[in-house]
Amino acid sequence: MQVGIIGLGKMGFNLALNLKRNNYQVVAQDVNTDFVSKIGQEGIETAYTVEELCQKLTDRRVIWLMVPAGEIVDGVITSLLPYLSKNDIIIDGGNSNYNDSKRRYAQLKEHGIDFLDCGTSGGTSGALNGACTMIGGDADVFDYVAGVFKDISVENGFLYTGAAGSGHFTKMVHNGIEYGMMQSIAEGFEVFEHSEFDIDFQKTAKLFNHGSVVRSWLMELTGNAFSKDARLDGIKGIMHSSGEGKWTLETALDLGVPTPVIALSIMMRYRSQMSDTFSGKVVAALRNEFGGHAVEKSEL
Ligand SMILES: NC(=O)c1ccc[n+]([C@@H]2O[C@H](COP(=O)([O-])OP(=O)(O)OC[C@H]3O[C@@H](n4cnc5c(N)ncnc54)[C@H](O)[C@@H]3O)[C@@H](O)[C@H]2O)c1
Ligand SMILES: O=C(O)[C@H](O)[C@@H](O)[C@H](O)[C@H](O)COP(=O)(O)O
Repeated sequence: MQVGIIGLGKMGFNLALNLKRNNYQVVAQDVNTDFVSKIGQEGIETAYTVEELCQKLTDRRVIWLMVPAGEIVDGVITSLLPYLSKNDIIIDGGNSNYNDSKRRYAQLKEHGIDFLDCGTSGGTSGALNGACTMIGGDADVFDYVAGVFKDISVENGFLYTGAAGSGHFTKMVHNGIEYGMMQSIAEGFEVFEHSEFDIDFQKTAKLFNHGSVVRSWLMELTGNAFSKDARLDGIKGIMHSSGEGKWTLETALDLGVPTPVIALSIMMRYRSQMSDTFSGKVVAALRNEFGGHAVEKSEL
């Protein structure tokens, strides 16, 4: 079976190799021509434009998008449309907002193009060696390409989640959970860091992965990070985010569902991007106003 893949960054490149290893005839395209040449060196058929990609794929085309979420996905879909035929299938494997996926499903339906939204988890190693995929869209379209999801995922690592949007919705909530779990692990190690004991972080993370309640891949990655840099002195504690945690919180608020841990995890990420806070200044000033409590002066 042929699979076209658009977007050969951290995820798409590895996914293309995964597909090739599973005997798919992959045709790969990216706006970054260096990535296209590089994937070509791996023995994968390349395309430098979406037109060329579509020409190299026979009907019923299956095209997997692995590009940054947002307007880029809409741009790629628009650019593909003139070269597609009825019942071709577009799979968006990126971290798109599920509301965008519902909209794209409906828009593509009008053109007779099938659309599946696929939440893809497992990071870059998952993309290469076996991912976890959660897929929304029409059941018959899913059935047509179910083998692809089965082959690129770990054993039992793919699920048809239902109506259009539900794949990305499931991935969004997964990432909300991810935020909370990571924040919790981080806070535990911060307590260790400030304690009277000389805790070996790497050994402790490794220990926690042997029989403890909190054993997990994230704990394994925690151990890996400490094995490279025992106290993470080489990096700053600035935490960026791509949007999925925020969308989880927004959705929970719309549904009236309390998600305090996920909410605070997001707040901590935003806070980490500030060296000082205006709210801190206001509270310090107020304590000084009502109680004469000392404030720390900043350099003007
Ligand atoms: N990195 C991860 O661990 C991870 C895991 C799961 C899902 N995702 C999601 O997968 C998607 C891709 O992530 P990534 O980490 O590979 O990003 P990336 O930035 O490494 O790669 C994106 C690629 O898309 C290409 N691209 C951008 N615009 C394009 C266009 N118009 N046409 C063709 N190619 C275009 C870029 O050149 C780049 O090579 C994102 O939605 C991301 O959120 C990432
Ligand atoms: O399941 C996964 O493989 C990850 O969740 C993956 O999707 C990615 O690493 C996130 O995009 C990071 O999200 P933030 O940038 O929001 O932390």
